[in-house]
Order: sequence, then structure tokens, then C-alpha cells
Amino acid sequence: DVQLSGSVPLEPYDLLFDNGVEAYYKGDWKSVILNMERALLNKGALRRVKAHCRLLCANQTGFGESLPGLGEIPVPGNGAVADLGFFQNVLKRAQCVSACEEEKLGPPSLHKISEEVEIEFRKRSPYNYLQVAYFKINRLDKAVAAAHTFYLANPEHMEMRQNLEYYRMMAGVQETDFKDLEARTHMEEFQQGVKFYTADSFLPATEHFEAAVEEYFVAYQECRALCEGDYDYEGYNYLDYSADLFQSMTDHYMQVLNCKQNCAVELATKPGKDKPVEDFLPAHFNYLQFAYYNSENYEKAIECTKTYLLFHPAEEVMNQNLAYYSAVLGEEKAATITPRENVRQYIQQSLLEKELLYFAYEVFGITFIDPDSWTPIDIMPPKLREKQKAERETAARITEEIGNLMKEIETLVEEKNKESTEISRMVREGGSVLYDGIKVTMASKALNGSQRVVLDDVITEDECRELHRLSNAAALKGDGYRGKPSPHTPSEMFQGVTVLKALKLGQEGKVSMRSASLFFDISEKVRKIVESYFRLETPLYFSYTHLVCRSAIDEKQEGREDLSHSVHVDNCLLVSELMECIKEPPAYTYRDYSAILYLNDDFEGGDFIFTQLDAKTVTAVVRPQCGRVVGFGAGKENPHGVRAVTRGQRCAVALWFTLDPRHNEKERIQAEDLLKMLISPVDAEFQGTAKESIPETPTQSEGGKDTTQATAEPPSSDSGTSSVPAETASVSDPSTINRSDSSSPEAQGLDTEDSKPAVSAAVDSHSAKEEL
Ligand SMILES: O=C(O)CCC(=O)C(=O)O
Ligand SMILES: [Fe+2]
Repeated sequence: DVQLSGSVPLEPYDLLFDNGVEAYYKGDWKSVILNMERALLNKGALRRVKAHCRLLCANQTGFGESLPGLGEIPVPGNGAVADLGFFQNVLKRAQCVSACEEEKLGPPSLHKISEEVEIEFRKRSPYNYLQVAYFKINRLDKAVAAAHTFYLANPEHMEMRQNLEYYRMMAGVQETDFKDLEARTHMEEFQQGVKFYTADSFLPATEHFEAAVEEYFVAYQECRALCEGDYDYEGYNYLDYSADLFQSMTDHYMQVLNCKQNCAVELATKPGKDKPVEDFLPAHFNYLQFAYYNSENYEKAIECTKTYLLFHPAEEVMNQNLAYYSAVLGEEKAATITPRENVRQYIQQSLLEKELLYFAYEVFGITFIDPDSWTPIDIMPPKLREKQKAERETAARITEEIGNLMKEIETLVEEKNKESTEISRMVREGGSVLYDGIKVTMASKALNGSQRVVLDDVITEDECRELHRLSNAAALKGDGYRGKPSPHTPSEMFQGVTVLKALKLGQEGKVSMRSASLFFDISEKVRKIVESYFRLETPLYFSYTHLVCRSAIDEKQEGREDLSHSVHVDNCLLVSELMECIKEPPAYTYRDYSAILYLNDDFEGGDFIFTQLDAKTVTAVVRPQCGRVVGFGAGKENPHGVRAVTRGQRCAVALWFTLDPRHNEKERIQAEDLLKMLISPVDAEFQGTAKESIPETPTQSEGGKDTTQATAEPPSSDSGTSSVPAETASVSDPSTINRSDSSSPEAQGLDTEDSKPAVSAAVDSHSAKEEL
């Protein structure tokens, strides 16, 4: 009989829950615990009483037999009278159930639970509240169990996950504290069984699987009994519902049967998952047969193969196993072993229900979707089978069409977005050039692109000459381009020097210190201008700065067709054949802007070109000249190159910038330090400007700091609303929950070849054993 913790009438659990929530907001932790614990207890009790009463009454007032005496009444007029027998039974059942429930629970209206509260309990929200409350009163073990219980059903709940990680690190918390307080025995046993089975411990595995089967049937009966509850108008206003006696009984009864059929799914679903373990009940017998075989209990092995075959009579491997086990035990003895009776009845009952459900589907259009994978095909009426097949095909076609449409929409949206970002960027660019006398010669529009600019008079003739000289002086001391004199084209000589190298050479007295620091200053000037002109909202950092000259090698110019610098994009790998740019290393993916400052024009060729992604179609040409800067976004909107320098020497300062402080150039910082050291303290003004560009490298240890500060509280109880369970509504939305559980151990245990079940037993037990 059902034991109740409290008195009659049972305190309704929704009321207790509400009280608990109220206490939570008042910070009355003891009251939270009292109310939530009682709510959970009473919900369990309510469930058990209802199931108990229905099962009890079903046994007392079955519909099978008719009333004594009435059954024998001869045919004319018999129908209506016989009906009385049926309805008498209905009335008796109603009376039995309501009396039973009322006795144990109090008036039925007391326990009408709103949909919202039911959802809260399904989401295991009470444990979220309890977790905080237990923590606050220092019941760590209970807090951990509550947190774990909640998290299992809400695996996407980040706060709780953090809390659990935090608990795990706390002194005094044990692994055994991580309990699932809502665990269902049949599932626990099943999982234990799988665990032992996987570890080749077959004897304990059989014990757990047997217990799992037994518990399964207990839970199954309870689940089914609870299906006989209120009629669900399914969103219709019940006032709009009209049906005659038999129609309304049919409607309600079909709902009940649908619900009962779904118990198989409910029992096979783990918390937090939205997909059941496949073929759950049959799987028990698949595991069992092989575990028994390995424990040399052939009778049981045969019983379990036969039981499994009730679900899947044609399965080859299982039939082979049966044959094999029978041969080992002796055919005669094997033939006397029968499959389990309770499973046979389970299947029989389920099939009868499916037939009724399909009948209602066909006749009244009451949808029924069979949750079982073992149902024989002929249970579904042929007409429905055809209809479903057609529907599935239509659905597949529609899905495909929707897919195509979505793709089209996506590309349209993408294009629109691109357009609008381009427009906004175009509007955005064109900020101040900061210095008087600098001219914007061509903006993006004139250059047929976006994020492009040509500026003139950025530096003076004198400055150009000085930098040009610096380049050649430094080059004499041998600073090639990655050690190669002609990296881009065999027809030209290439030389380059970085800011730091120039300053070091200055320090060594090999070049003029003045030109070296001019190089430093000028690069900073260009950086500021680019940052300002493109109206960047975050600081622009140096990524790399190179003073480079390209000199035509006179004897290698004949019939030349290559470029001085082939068309490329600065922050991605351009694959012109595919019109694509791959933003992955070894490309300098963090580069965001580029600028080239030209120093001279006394050479032939060497024009800078912008092209399309095909690397062929030239969209703009920039002729280098002293003081001219071409600045542009470093991304795929700006493929560019340099035409062959066929005579003379072309010198320029090439600058690449990044918006990412983590890629702020280290060499630049060293150069700054060196400059500071070299410059006399009298020249304070210079020092001031130099300092300005010292980067603020973000410290990476901030995360660590946070955790140490939080020692007193689990993060989510501390952060106000984020831990308030009521706010977690979206968390258990099944559509967001990971569906990829097909590789869970129990599925693998049965499906993959390397596991021990069915297959290996049939093939050759000896070799299988020798392996073990
Ligand atoms: O020197 C030029 O004009 C452009 C050079 C260039 O695009 C580069 O080095 O990435
Ligand atoms: Fe470039």
C-alpha cells in the first residue's frame, strides 16, 4: 500500500513550490529548503497515489465480464441492455478511483496543477533553488547533489556547470556527493549493467540487467496508470468541443492509449536528452543473452534470445545465437525453454493498442505515431502505410525546397549585408588626415573599390631623400629580404630594413641616427593618419614596418612579363582561380590595414595596382611618387600588386597594421625602448611622443583573479538574477539540446563490430573466449 509522509489532505505541491520561491527572494533559506523538499515529496506521493488507485481499481472492476444474468438475454433488444453492463463497470471504476484518491489526497480540485508549475518540475527547477539554499546554510553535500540533479536535466545551463566545477574543487566535496536525486531505478540499473558488461564483468551485468527489467515493468505500469488523467483539449477551448457520447469517449480513450504507448519512450529517455535510447527494452535482452552465455548459463541465454526474438523474430544474428546456444545445451532441452511471459504479454497488449490507435487514425484522423521500432509492418493498415509513404516523400521534397530557398535567402541577405557594410564603411572612411597640407587625392570611389585611399604630401622631398639614403646605406650593410636578394622576381634586386634594424645600425654608427629616428617618426605619422582617415574605433597597432627598395637588374629585363610583386591580398591566401581568399595561416590573418609610403618616382614601371579577386582585372593604378601614400584595408576586398620595375630603383615604406592588440609588433616596442635609451633626457618632447605608442598589452590573468575572489560563493548564487531558477526558461528547450548521443556506450555495445554482443558468440565461442 502507498505510504504518505504527510496528513490528508495532502498539501498541494504547487503551493509549496510557490512558497519556496517566495522564500528564495526573501533570502529565507531554511524556508526554501522546507518548502521545496516538501513540494518534491508531495509530487512523488501524488504520483504514487494516483497510479496505485488506478491499478487497484482496474483489478477490482475490469470490463471483461458482463453483469451476471444480462449476458444470457436473447438477441432482440439485448444491445441496449448489455450496454448497461459496460457502463455500470465504468461507473464503478470512476467511483473506485475517486474514492481511493480522495481518501488519500483530499478533494481532487486541490491538486490541479498549472502547466507552468509542471514545466518547472519537469525542468527540475526546485533543485536550482535548493542548490542555492543548501549552499547558503553550508550543506555542501546537499548543494552538490541538488546542483548535479538540476544540471543533468539542463546540460546547457552554464551557470550550474560553473557551480559544479567550482564545487568539484572545494575541500570536503566528495565524488559520491554528485547524486541524481531524481534517478529512476530502471535506468540506473540499466546503466550499471552496461558498465559491468563493457568491463566484461558478465555476472554482475546480468544481475543489473535483470533488476533493470523488473524495475522497467514497475515504472511502465505506473506511467501507464497515470495516463488515465484529464482530457487534454490540446489548445481548444473546451466550450468549443462538442462530441457525442461515443465520440468523446473515443477521443479521450485514444489520448489515453497514445499516452500509454509513449511510456516506452519516456522510460527510455535519460534526463537532459530529447532522444530515447533506441530499442530500449529489447536491448536489455540482447545484453542479457550474451552476458548469460558468458556466464555459461545457457538456459537463461536461450530464454533471453527467445525473448528478444519476440520483438525482432527475423533477426539473423540472434537466431544464430539461439541455434548455437541450443546446440551447446542440447536441442531437446532448449526447445522446452520459453520466452518470458511478461514480455509476451507486453508485446501483445501493445500491439492490440496500436491496432486500435491505427483504426482511430484511419477513421477519425486522430494521429498516431508508433514510438516502437519493433512493430511488425502489417500492424499499420495498408492505406495508411501508403499515405504515410506519400507524406514522407512530400515532406522530403518540401524540406529540400525549403533548404534551397533558405540558401537563396541566405546569399541574398549576405549580399545585402555586404552591400550595407560596404556602404557604411564608405561613409565611414574619409575621416581627418590630421596634418595640414596632406591631400586626399583619391578616395575609394575614384579607386573603384572600398577601404582605399591615395594621399599626397604626407612627407617632404627632404624626408623622402633622407629615407631613400637610409635604405641604401642599410642595404650596403646587407639586410636582404629573408636573406634572398630577389624574392619576388629574378629581374629585380630587393632590399629592406626594419625600424629596429635601422636604429641598431644608427646606434652602431653605421647609418645616421637622424634618419633612423625619422623612419620611426614617419611610420608613426602614417599609422595615425590611417587610423584617423578610416575612422577606426579602436587603436591601430603596428604589425610590421619595412623600408624597401626594388631595383631593376638591367640585363634581366628583356622579354620580361612578370610583376615586381605578384597580385596578392595582405591578410589571406588568394586563390585567384577560385576567386577566393583563404584567411588562414601562413597568411598574416591579423593584419587589418596596409599602407605604402612612396619615396621616389625616378624609375620605370613599378606602378601599384588594385585588381579583382581574379588577380587579373585591374581596377585602379597608383603611380608612386615622393610623399604619396596608398592606404587600404588588408582584406580580400583589396587584391593588389606591383608592376615590373624595368629601370632604376623604387623605394617605399611598407606598413602593415592590426586592430588586435595581441599582435602589436614586438620589434616596435623594442625599437621604442632603444630610442628612449638613445635620446638624451633633454629632448623630452620626443620622448613624450614615443611613449604614446607603447601598447597596453592586456593581461591574461584576469580570469584567474575572478575565481579566487569568488571563494565564498558559487558563482551563480552570487550573481543575482542569473542564478534565479525562474529565469532559466529557455535552458531545457529540447531543440537546443545536443542530439548526438548515437555513440553512447549502450548503443555501441550493440551496434559496432568490436563489441562483444551477438555476433561473436554465434561465430565461434572458442576463439571469442581465447581472446578474453
Ligand atoms: O610596394 C608596393 O607598392 C606594394 C607592396 C606590397 O603590396 C606588399 O609588399 O605587400
Ligand atoms: Fe601587399
